[in-house]
Amino acid sequence: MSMNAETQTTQTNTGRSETILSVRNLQTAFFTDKEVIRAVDGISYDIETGETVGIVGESGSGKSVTARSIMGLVDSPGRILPGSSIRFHHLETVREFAQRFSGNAVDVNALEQTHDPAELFDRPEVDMTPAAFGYESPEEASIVDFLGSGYGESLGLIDADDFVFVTEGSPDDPSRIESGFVEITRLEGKAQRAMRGNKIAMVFQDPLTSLNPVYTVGNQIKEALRLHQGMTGGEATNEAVELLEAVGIPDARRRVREYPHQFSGGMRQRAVIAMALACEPEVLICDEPTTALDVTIQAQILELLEDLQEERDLAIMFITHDMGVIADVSDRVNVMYAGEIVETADVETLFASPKHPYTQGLLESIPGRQVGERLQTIEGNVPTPNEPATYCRFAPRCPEAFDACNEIHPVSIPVREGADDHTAACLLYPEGKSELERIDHHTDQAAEPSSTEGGANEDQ
Ligand SMILES: Nc1ncnc2c1ncn2[C@@H]1O[C@H](COP(=O)(O)OP(=O)(O)OP(=O)(O)O)[C@@H](O)[C@H]1O
Ligand code: NI
Repeated sequence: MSMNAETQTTQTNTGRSETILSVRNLQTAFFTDKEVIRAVDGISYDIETGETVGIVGESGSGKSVTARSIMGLVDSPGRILPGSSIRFHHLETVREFAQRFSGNAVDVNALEQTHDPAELFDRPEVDMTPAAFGYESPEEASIVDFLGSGYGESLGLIDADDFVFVTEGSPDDPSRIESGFVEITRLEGKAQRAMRGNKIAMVFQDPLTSLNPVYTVGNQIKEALRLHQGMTGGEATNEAVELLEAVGIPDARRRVREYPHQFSGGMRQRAVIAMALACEPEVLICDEPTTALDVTIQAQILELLEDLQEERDLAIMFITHDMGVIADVSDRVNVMYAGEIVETADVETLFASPKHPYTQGLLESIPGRQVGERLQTIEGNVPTPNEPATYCRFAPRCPEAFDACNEIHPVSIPVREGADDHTAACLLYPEGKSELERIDHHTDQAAEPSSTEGGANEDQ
């Protein structure tokens, strides 16, 4: 991972890696006539500059809804629920947004001088406990925890339309801001468009969803260049050709004048990637970008993404149901099941030592990895998460389930003491403890507010 001054984002002076996107307690639900589908049910993870975070799980586990939540593309009757937070930590963007949307920027230090975070708990109108933020006592909380996420507003800390939070520097002097974040869940209108397809771009499974059949590939890339970089005319044409070359399309000067139907599937997906890059995104979300392609072409596209990542220091979130692909592309992996992240680890650890029975099941279904000669698959399907998780949603399919699994909701915890980078949401962990001790671990931390209750969703 290489870093230059521009991509040095935020918060740490300690030399730790730079988080560009942090997802906290993300809950996205679809309010249908019949039921509330908790498609994404309280997930948290980070993406760092220059790294690929994989999201893997069977069909219906909530991968695409996670991606669409980050993009601000959740369709009605879906909503991101209060208590959810998606933070974009990118200094240049914070400065740019503080400049363009100066009325929506908040100075966090000023808030800290007027409000004591400890006093913000214990308000009957705000259903919130220290545990909701992962703390044991109110004193550990900071004002930053309450921002975005709907809580800041209900506590009167910020206004309904605030979304730029400046943690070092003053919003009145954007060029001198030193750190902060944009709260993506609060964006709409112009600010939403300045983020979506711009700072964060997405590549979908089917390239034809992103390409218009009646315009040439070149014109579509030029349109993206015009919108996002204000580039037109010959300059834009040259840049479009360069982008097509950068994504490995041969004879780009000729092909820039062709229509999508004149491209093969693999070439179309390359063109879509070129279009995404035209916006110079910091984060690229890929939702099954190679699933429709044959294996050779798939390998080429994955290699292309890797090269682009290295050149541009891109953060990539890569979604697939294919464990083989995940092993290939990811630095870190989040395994999703029925709206929840059930295991997370760096890719080597996850494949060498999978802990959640669901991850183990997924791995046994990779040809060549199973014990014995039969390819194992996990029997049954992902359930629709249409009620609050008060039990383990995988238990009905789990070969290791025991009675408690039907009564206690496992929380994400380190698989053993000290293994902070490898967590699982399973009552079998932490390792090396008695069943009673393990259950204690999961019930102690489970005292979170369940904000899907009662349909109190004034957000969005
Ligand atoms: N517009 C919608 N209305 C109602 N429910 C929806 C809608 N979109 C998604 N869902 C539900 O949300 C859940 C998660 O769907 P999602 O598309 O995120 O799964 P996925 O992991 O991406 O699966 P796949 O591998 O099939 O793409 C599913 O139960 C799905 O039925
Ligand atoms: Ni999907």
